[in-house]
Amino acid sequence: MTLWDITQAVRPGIPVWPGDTAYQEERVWTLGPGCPVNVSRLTLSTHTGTHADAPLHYDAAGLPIGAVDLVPYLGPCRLIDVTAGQGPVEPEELSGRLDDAPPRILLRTYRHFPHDSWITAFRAIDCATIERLAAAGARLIGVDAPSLDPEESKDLRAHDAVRRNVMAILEGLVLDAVPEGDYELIALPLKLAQADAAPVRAILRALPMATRAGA
Ligand SMILES: Nc1ccccc1C(=O)C[C@H](N)C(=O)O
Ligand SMILES: [Zn+2]
Ligand SMILES: [Zn+2]
Repeated sequence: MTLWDITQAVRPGIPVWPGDTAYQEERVWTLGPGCPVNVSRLTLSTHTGTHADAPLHYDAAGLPIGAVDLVPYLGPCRLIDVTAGQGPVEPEELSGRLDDAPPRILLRTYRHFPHDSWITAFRAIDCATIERLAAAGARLIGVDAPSLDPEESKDLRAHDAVRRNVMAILEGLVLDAVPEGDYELIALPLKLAQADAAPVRAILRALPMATRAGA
């Protein structure tokens, strides 16, 4: 069974949102003559690397990530390549590509994921595209970009469309190596009880034959 690991490696130096917390590992206990273990302390933003936003991130009354329904993060999905476009991803770029789509849509905007650099001008998702996906039954949208909205956005229109349509969000996915098509998505957020987002280990695998047409 082929697995595609679509998760960024979380390591010191991983690019983070401008001004956000840099990822840090500190060794608190070190394995040696007087100590049987290595134990570290992590310091990181909840939006580090490949992660799931909680509704709390963009809605003061929204659920924290530890309380969200897990169903959107596990099951059939469709990976769609939109690298041919420029600027915010528009609904027209999905024309003819949502027929019988599963309820999870992953959009690839990078030909080569920028593992070691911060790209300010990443491709955001137009809120009309969120509405189009919701109308097609999508319960989750996943992107390789670090946000659904542009870096300088203050009104977060794409996140607000997600909020209104009660969808789940994955950001920072690494989709370069995966051919377009339908897969099983497994990307469960850490159960951080009060947090606004959480890292995920996101993978794709071939759909079992029986569910090729299912949702
Ligand atoms: N760390 C931040 C600090 C301020 C504003 C945005 C961010 C983000 O990380 C964007 C986030 N990933 C998002 O869900 O859009
Ligand atoms: Zn985020
Ligand atoms: Zn977001």
